Amino acid sequence: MIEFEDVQKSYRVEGRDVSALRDINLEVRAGEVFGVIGHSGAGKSTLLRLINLIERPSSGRIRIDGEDITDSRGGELMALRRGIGMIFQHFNLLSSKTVAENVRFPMKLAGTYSRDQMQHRVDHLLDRVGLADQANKYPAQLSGGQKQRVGIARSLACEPRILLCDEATSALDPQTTQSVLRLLGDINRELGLTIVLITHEMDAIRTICDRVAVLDAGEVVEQGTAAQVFLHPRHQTTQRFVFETEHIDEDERQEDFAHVPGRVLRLTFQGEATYTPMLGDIARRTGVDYSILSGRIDHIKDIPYGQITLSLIGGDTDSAEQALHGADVSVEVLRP
Ligand SMILES: Nc1ncnc2c1ncn2[C@@H]1O[C@H](COP(=O)(O)OP(=O)(O)OP(=O)(O)O)[C@@H](O)[C@H]1O
Repeated sequence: MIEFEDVQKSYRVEGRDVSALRDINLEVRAGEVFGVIGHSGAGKSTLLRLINLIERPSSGRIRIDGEDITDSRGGELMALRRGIGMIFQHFNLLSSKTVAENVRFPMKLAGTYSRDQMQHRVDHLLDRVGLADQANKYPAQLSGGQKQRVGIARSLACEPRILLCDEATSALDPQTTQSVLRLLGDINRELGLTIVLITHEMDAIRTICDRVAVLDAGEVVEQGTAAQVFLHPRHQTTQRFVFETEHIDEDERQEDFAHVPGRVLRLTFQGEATYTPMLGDIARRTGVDYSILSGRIDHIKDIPYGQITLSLIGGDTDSAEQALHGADVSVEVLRP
């Protein structure tokens, strides 16, 4: 588990203190994929770099598995960093070394692996990320997705317990992003590795994160399970991220509703409820008519969800709304 307790971080810029993070209290549970989302400058990279102490907090404490690491130095700091892998937006591979040499490199630096062990791990890791046949190529000969797979293999070389992902898919196209995220999700499950991922893309959060924190101007403005935060965003910043990824234009939507009669509701179904046919039944029982204004069924990590916006017209709309509440559906009234 990674804990941030009352962490503040400011940088000294031209004789002035510039605050990058304020009052950060977070808990990343062992074995989960934890996402941190925020706009540029929100403090995501700073937060990530505090975990392996590339940056040190100005105040507050950071603990890993109960051990206070805040003041670690020397050999202790080196051991801490060996237990934490990292992957980067621009991959940070050594261009003069082959794929295999890149993956071997951290083990050579650690000095705790024999030649045979290193070779065995390089083969195993390249096989795991699907690049067994690329071992002797140079980074320049690979696609972006392949480079990030090398980055992932390298980050796992010294058997870390934590993996930090710094905008790891931001330089990749959507399809490659999904395959790299799936690989990270599989590795998280197989190795029980704790993953902390920073991103400005809600889709990355939706695809693999268990829980998420939203950073805005150096503060955590919202946190919870990925499903809670994605389906019921409370803070304006979170809502903007969700609307962006769903391609929803709030003004346009309000205008659309203006042309529709009746009570406008947004229903959110999760898990089993997603596939339960209930709308027709409730409409029949309460005599309401409904028209669907928009809808989608998708997944947040492995959990199916459905979200539809509909208008209820005529009949007993109060009873229909109540019946929906009672049917394990979250109901938001967009227009009474
Ligand atoms: N080394 C540094 N020296 C001075 N100021 C810094 C330094 N690193 C970050 N900052 C400042 O701290 C704030 C947070 O930056 P940070 O890079 O952590 O945000 P971010 O959310 O990761 O943004 P981006 O997505 O653009 O990388 C910004 O105001 C930034 O200018």
